[in-house]
Amino acid sequence: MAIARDLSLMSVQTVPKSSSLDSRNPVLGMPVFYGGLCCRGGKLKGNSGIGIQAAVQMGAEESEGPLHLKGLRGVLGFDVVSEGELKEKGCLGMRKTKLVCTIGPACCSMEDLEKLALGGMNVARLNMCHNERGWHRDVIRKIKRLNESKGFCVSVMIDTEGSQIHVVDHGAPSSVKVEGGSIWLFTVQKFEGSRPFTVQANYEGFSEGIELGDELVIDGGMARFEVIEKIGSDLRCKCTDPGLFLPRAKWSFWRDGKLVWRDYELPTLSTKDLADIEFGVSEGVDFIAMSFVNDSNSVRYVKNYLSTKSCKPTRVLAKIESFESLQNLEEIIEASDGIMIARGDLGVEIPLEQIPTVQVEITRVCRQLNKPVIVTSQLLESMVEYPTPTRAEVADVSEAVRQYADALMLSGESAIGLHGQKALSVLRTTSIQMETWGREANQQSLLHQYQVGVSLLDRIAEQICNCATEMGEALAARLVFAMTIQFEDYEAFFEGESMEVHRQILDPGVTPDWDIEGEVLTDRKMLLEKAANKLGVDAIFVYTKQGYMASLLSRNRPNPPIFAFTNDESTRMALNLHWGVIPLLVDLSDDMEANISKTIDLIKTRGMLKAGDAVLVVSDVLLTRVAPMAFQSIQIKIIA
Ligand SMILES: Nc1ncnc2c1ncn2[C@@H]1O[C@H](COP(=O)(O)OP(=O)(O)OP(=O)(O)O)[C@@H](O)[C@H]1O
Ligand SMILES: CC(=O)C(=O)O
Repeated sequence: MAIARDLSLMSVQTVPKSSSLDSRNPVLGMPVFYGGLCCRGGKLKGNSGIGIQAAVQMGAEESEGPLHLKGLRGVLGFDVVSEGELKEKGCLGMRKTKLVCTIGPACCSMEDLEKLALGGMNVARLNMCHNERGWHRDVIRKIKRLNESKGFCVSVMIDTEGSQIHVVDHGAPSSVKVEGGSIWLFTVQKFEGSRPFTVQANYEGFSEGIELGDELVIDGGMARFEVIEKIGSDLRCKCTDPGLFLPRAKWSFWRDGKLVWRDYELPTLSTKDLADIEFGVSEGVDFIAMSFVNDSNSVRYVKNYLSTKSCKPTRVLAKIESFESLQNLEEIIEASDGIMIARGDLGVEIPLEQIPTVQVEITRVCRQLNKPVIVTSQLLESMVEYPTPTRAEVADVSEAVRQYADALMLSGESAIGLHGQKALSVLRTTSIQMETWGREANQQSLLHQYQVGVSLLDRIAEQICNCATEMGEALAARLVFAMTIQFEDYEAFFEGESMEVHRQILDPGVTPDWDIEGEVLTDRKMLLEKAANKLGVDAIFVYTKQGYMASLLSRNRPNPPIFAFTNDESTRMALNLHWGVIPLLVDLSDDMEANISKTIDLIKTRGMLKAGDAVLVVSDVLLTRVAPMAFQSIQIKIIA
């Protein structure tokens, strides 16, 4: 056994106080509620500060007698990349920000996919706008084969095309230069190939409501035109700001500095999107990113649709890329399993200078509402061609990491770029650098009090996770001390009765003057050292079925990595997107102590934890055998 002894298991009831309304903590103008654990002045209060267990009886089913000890299979579903990173950098040095790569012609071979997986790709994105389903099937299967044969854990996301109305095509394979003063025809006529100064609009009604003098902006500012003539549904336009037309460029119309907003009443999901989603389900993808979500109804529709197609949950991510989606942001975030800030299309619909503040706001609300958020588009755009990023691009990536986005995504950089693997490595090293700085310079921003849980169980889980993180960061050392010197009354310890002892322990310049003997001495010394160095805990372990508890821990952005043990494959793959979570697939038994011992043993055996490391253990596994009980607890374990 790797566990020296159980340093916790003192129980305290975690009955949330009744929620209180606090209008000082608004989320996008909404009043917010928070409840409270018995916690005072930053210290856990109650009968103990060491461990918290909450057992909530769910119903009155017949007891089945003693818990059946199924035991774990002994196989730890650790992916090779996390394992390598952990061995190389240690717990605290592990990268927390997740990385998503768009797969395209430049990186779809088995070799390239393997290189991306080795480079830290957590999620592979396939944009259904491009290529045939056969191509996508081939890529998905390659990724699954790599996961199985080489021990990676790369999740797969498909991204729907959506009812995109704002696409124009000049017909040429690469970009076309637009000279100032040149006159162009934007037409609904269909023709093959390219015609000089002519672009095809992909939507017949594209010019409805447009007036002479309106401004036509390409790709958020790649070129600008003035509408000078309407010819039926076509528009003749004069270039006022020269630039470039990329293939499948996006356009928007502006009048008096404001977006000309038109309700095209197009469904968020086209028939093709639904067929693509069905295809994704049949191929067992983990995420579906929905393009052009405007409200929460379409997200709910897809979630219902998915539940009729498969019993395996597929997570639905809403892409925020339209003006309308910003108007309905909170309800969309609440309805979805995660968010993608699609800055590419968003930059077509809102002025570019608003993108940074919108990004800050979306990442903040996602964290409050406990939904993972991906920042995408043009993070390292210059690397599509060049082997090094610009300073500004690195600053943009760093800022997204500083804002605690769960994930960063490469688009063209990996899909069609010349330096995809290098771009991934830039994301990785920049993330680690910023995370390290944030930790060492103590720059972490605390989570604004906001309660997401509605049911009693969810609220307890949330409070446990908030407290666990607080313990991990600040109190762990003190709690470990309290346990080590075997205080009966921890409250008294914290309230001052033993503050002198406490001061002596914490002050590295003072030699503690109490009697310590024999074997216990080693143990105590080890713990004292840990506390004196103010290291806190080294890792957080969470045992979770659907990932909720793991996501709540991640939401607090703790310094130690969160090892999330689950026996559900879809939970494992979904947790891949959550900040700081290392999902592991294990066979969980009903005996939580057995789960804990076994997983600590396994991780220690593989050299990923060592004697003296402190692990904060959080669990929310539903016990069904004796009686349907939700067993939620926090404990601290010291590895022997
Ligand atoms: N499967 C693919 N096949 C060919 N080209 C691709 C593929 N996936 C992406 N690309 C190319 O890589 C670039 C970036 O891809 P990405 O999907 O992120 O952009 P996009 O098409 O603008 O996205 P969206 O349509 O969701 O706004 C695009 O220029 C696209 O042409
Ligand atoms: C990724 C994407 O769809 C965008 O940025 O528009």
